[in-house]
Amino acid sequence: MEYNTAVCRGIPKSLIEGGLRLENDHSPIDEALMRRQHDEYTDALKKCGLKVIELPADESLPDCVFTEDAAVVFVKKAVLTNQGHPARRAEVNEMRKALEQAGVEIFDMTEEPDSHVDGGDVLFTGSEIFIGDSKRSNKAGADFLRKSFGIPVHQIKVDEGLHLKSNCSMLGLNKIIISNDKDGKSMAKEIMEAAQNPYTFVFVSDIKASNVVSFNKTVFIPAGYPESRKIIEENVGKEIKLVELGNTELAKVDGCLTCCSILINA
Ligand SMILES: CN(C)C(=N)NCCC[C@H](N)C(=O)O
Ligand SMILES: [Zn+2]
Repeated sequence: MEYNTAVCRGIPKSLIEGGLRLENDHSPIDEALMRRQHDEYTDALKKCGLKVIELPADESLPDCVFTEDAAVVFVKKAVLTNQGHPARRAEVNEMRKALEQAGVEIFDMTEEPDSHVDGGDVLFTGSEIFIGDSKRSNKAGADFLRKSFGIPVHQIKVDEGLHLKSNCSMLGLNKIIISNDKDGKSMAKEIMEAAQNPYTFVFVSDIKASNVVSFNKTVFIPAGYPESRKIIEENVGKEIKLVELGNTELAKVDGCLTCCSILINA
């Protein structure tokens, strides 16, 4: 898919102690490395020709760097999400301003208190949406997306991971990269059963390598997974540029590469 703008956000110091973690693994975050890795990420977006809107960090919102969760954008429409975890719901306020500036039509899920979606649960294939039935996103949230966007939206069960896209993401047109563990295999089966289009699945052994950012003939992949990188190279066209990015520090609070941006055509 072609995009011209990315919406990112600064990292508050409060993420280090206050970032939500699925596991209570308390491996300490190296703040300098975390900030360097995030700068490399936003620089890479700019090098790919995207205008990067960098929203200000907010110390009262430790996870606000993960802009993907605060909105879902489909062509010129945006759903502002009512996130699953209460501590993250106010992230939508800054996001609303950015999307209003971008001139997209806004549907505000926060008006429906029982509907919940984190953008990390939303796999948009270009013609339909697969959304996690997860710790953070529910059926009412899926219904809101279907009503707002007017495209098919199918719920896919998420057991272990935080979000659907903790185990999969779009690698290219109708091509889904997915982890080859138990969860990834069951997600692939459910997606195939629900899909209205044929998709090819690229299975990788490293769960973290299943979350990539694919846009404008480029794919961002997480550094440190050479086997998965080889599989990705074998499954993308020669014209596709792979950009390896370090993500070790935000991964400690369950962040991955799609989390830190929303890609739009403003
Ligand atoms: C695809 N993924 C995983 C995401 N879009 N979001 C990651 C959010 C992590 C944050 N600490 C939290 O637990 O909300
Ligand atoms: Zn994520």
